[in-house]
Amino acid sequence: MSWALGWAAYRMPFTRPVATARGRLAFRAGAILWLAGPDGVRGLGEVAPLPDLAERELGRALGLLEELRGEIERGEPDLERLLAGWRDGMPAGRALRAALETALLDARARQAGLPLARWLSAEARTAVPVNAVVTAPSIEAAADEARGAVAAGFRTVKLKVGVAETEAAEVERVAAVREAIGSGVRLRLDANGGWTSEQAVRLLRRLAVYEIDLVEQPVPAGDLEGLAAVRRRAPVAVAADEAVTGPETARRILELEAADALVLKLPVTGGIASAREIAELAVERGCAVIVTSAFEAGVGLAAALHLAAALPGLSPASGLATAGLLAATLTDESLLPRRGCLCLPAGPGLGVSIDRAALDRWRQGREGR
Ligand SMILES: O=C(O)CCC(=O)c1ccccc1C(=O)O
Ligand SMILES: [Mg+2]
Repeated sequence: MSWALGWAAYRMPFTRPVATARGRLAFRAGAILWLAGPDGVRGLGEVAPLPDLAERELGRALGLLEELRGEIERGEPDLERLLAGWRDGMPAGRALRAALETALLDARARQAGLPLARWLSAEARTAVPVNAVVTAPSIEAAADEARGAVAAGFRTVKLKVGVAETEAAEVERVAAVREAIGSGVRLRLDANGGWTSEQAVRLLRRLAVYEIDLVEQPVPAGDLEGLAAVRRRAPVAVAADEAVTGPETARRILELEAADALVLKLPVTGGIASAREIAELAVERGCAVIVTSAFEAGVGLAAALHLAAALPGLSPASGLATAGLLAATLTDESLLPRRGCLCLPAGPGLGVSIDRAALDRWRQGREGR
């Protein structure tokens, strides 16, 4: 007997304005994918290219999926072979690879009767500490959001930067957030590639007094030399995020000593196996790893949560407190954090099931069967 494959694309609004250095995000586009194996076992995955490119890259990923359907339905998909050539080069290929791999792993862990994290590692945790993400553009609203996060029990707050009109306003916004959260809470910044290397060094020298834990992707993803320069010259730890597109780029970043931490996003690394390989490389070199969502719905978010729970010695908070940012998770599980921690769902595999009514509500355009 053969495998069956289906998917449904979705498009839904964010619940509050998400301001990033790459512009304002209003909608999240992606697709939920399901695989059914010969013995009745099923697995879920999510195709969720980074939100600012999602609509275009999703179309590409689903086009590729359409082409691969016949081959996938003939037997257990050999991901390496199916996506050869797409694996590292194309954002759509990596996002699709992550989705197919997630569905296969979900199916296997369900068959074994274990939560995916536990199936991946005997030492897996059952909950992970997570950071709040502050996305409000204005100074006052950002400070309010940060204050609310601390009141809700978060011990790490991440602020999107590269958002203000001037450098003075940027500094004022960070100062206001530090003031709002007090001195005991960790503060992370994320510039989403919005600064030049010179600008990042200049700003970070001014921002260091606000006790910044680290800054994610201060310069564009392609500028690894610039990233290394920021790390050498600025008094703030640096994390590579959008730059971490697979073990090859991770190796280059580590060789250049360009980062103190690597951020792992499943649609960017191309899935869990690749993310774990990167984590191993990083830890060997004394570089931290941080697992975050890419603002996926519940299936992709659960996959990232299982990865985070399975990684040994992951210490910084994970960027997984994002379920509430989207109109729906499309799953029966809410995946909302409590007191700064996110618990793994209890069931086997990913531990999530599709909320049919929600999927019908947000379903959009292309679908496969
Ligand atoms: O890290 C977090 O707390 C949330 C995830 C996040 O910020 C994010 C979500 C989608 C795309 C990019 C990013 C990012 O970290 O840059
Ligand atoms: Mg980031």
